[in-house]
Amino acid sequence: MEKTYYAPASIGNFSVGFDTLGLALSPVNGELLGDRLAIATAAKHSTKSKLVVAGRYRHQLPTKSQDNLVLRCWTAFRRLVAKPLPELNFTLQKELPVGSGLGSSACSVVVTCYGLNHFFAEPLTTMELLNLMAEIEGGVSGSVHLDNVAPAFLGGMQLMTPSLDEPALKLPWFSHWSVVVSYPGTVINTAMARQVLPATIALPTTVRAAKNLASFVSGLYTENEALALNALEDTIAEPYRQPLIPKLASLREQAHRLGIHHLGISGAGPTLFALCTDDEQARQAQQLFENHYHTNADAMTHHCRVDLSGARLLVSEEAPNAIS
Ligand SMILES: Nc1ncnc2c1ncn2[C@@H]1O[C@H](COP(=O)(O)OP(=O)(O)OP(=O)(O)O)[C@@H](O)[C@H]1O
Ligand SMILES: N[C@@H](CCO)C(=O)O
Repeated sequence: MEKTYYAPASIGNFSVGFDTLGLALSPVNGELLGDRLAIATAAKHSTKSKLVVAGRYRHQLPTKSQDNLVLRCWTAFRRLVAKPLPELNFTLQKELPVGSGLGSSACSVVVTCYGLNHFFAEPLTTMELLNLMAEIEGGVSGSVHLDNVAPAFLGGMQLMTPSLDEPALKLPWFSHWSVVVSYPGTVINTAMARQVLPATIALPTTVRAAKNLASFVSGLYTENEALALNALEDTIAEPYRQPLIPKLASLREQAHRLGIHHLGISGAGPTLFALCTDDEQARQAQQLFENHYHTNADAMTHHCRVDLSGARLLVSEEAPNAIS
């Protein structure tokens, strides 16, 4: 028997919160936009766990199974739990493009760690799980940042905090807001996109970024939509990453002409997102991206609302396998 788990795609940074904000995504048409992972106990005398990869973006993953984040998470999980665990069979449905800006590696890390913890009747606390996910994801992208892991795991719009006890907290969200995300089909490696950033940021820029983030968060809490919308500006990463996304300026200009409030870089890119306050804006944004941003068959554009659930069990056929 097997259990199938899911973790949603996410928008890291959300323009105004570099490494500090992350939004989990759920397509409005009811489809899933994220990775699915089936976990089953291997045959009794199996000596090693096995991974099968399927899905639209399986061709973008490492050819060696042991390099896949699913098995890297399994190794780290069993080391942390430090109790005898059976070998497992995994099937990863890879539906998020690698190096996309949609939190693809975080999605695989979250769905695997969450799934393993559920499969073995929760030997790790939520905090232990979050720290494990952050450590593994950080190893991939070059530095620990929770702005994809936290929303993929916990759902909603997540604000990262300096607190060790509560490193992320769910923010309010305007229920009529939606985002159209568009992946062009090209790749930007997150570690590389972090290397183009300067080691220090000028004081005026830092002050402006603080004002923007504080205003955005205040606008969400006080339901002051204009305050939140007017704060959406990326003064930290975009000035250095725009050369990696040459079409950004022209697409933003066309989006503003269509009355779309904000167009920003999703995470480290190349995915872009358009923040929409009604369905007509979303329709226009979808058309703009599909006509002017898609570059190959890997490209995709989705109209999404916030995914409030985060990582979850999709299919279960028996009680969790408690560790003896
Ligand atoms: N299951 C997996 N899903 C995604 N990436 C994986 C997986 N297993 C191994 N990898 C490797 O992890 C690295 C992820 O790199 P990177 O962080 O740039 O991509 P990403 O997390 O997909 O980016 P983004 O967060 O912008 O979507 C790639 O080299 C990829 O080959
Ligand atoms: N916040 C990180 C990754 C987000 O996906 C960055 O911008 O490098």
